[in-house]
Amino acid sequence: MTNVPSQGGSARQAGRSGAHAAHSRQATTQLSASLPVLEVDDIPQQAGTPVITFDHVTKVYPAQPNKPALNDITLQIYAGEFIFLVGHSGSGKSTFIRMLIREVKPTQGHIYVADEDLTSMRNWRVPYLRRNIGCVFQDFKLLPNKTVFENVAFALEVIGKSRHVIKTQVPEVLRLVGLQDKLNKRPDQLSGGEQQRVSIARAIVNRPPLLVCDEPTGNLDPQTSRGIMDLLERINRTGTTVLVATHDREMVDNMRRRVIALDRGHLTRDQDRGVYGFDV
Ligand SMILES: Nc1ncnc2c1ncn2[C@@H]1O[C@H](COP(=O)(O)OP(=O)(O)OP(=O)(O)O)[C@@H](O)[C@H]1O
Repeated sequence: MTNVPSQGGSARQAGRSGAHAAHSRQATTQLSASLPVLEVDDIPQQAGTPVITFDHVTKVYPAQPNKPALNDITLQIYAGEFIFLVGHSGSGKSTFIRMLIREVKPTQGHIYVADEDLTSMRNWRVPYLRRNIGCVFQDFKLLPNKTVFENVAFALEVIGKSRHVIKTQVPEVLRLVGLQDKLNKRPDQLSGGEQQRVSIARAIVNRPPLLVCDEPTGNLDPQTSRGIMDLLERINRTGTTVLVATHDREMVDNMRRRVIALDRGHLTRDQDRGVYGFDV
């Protein structure tokens, strides 16, 4: 068996198609206004307007003109969801994420984030889009000569936050990720799991409504990975929408969250409380 059938997918797409038609530009402001606070409470999942809409999105890289990296993808993601993006190597997961942060543009179709069409978004607006999307990567991407505090503070400095905000929010977020005792350590003095916690803290310190993680546990052992996923679940419970691209079968099968599966650029499954579902 290569895939679990896609009952969940068609139901989702049929029920929610056309939802972005009612969007207005005003919603970008609403997105910023509704930033979640960093309190770990059980907040029920929200429905309503999608945070992300892929509308018949195809991406063809010039180097591979006959092999679309993504092929006619249509889906919606709603505020407060926790989603796994799964698929074999080369199935298009990173391309999906890179398009969300407007690192690459679709060849065809439209992507809306909080009602703003990324296809027609002016370049000067891209940094504002990225303020609303926290990103976590497999290789942490920490600044090696800065301390834990400075790495996280830097994310606020570059968007012009005041010293007062930095002094308040950085320790708060480092407490949330369990690193309150490591503020003055440099990355090379931390374990892999701790470094990933720093990168998660950096991604959420500005309280973005959306957190996107590309293989966040790819470099970590199973127990440390579990801790990172627990943290991502806690962040999700604050109301943050969390999207995780992963190869971690055990994690996906244990957590039973929405699963979006890609196979050679095609959306093959979109399943609530899904499983990993590919043969290794
Ligand atoms: N910059 C690029 N130029 C040309 N082709 C690319 C580029 N980036 C990705 N591709 C191709 O697009 C397809 C999808 O790649 P992508 O990196 O999105 O997959 P992935 O699922 O993230 O893979 P992995 O799990 O290995 O990270 C692959 O065939 C890949 O070779």
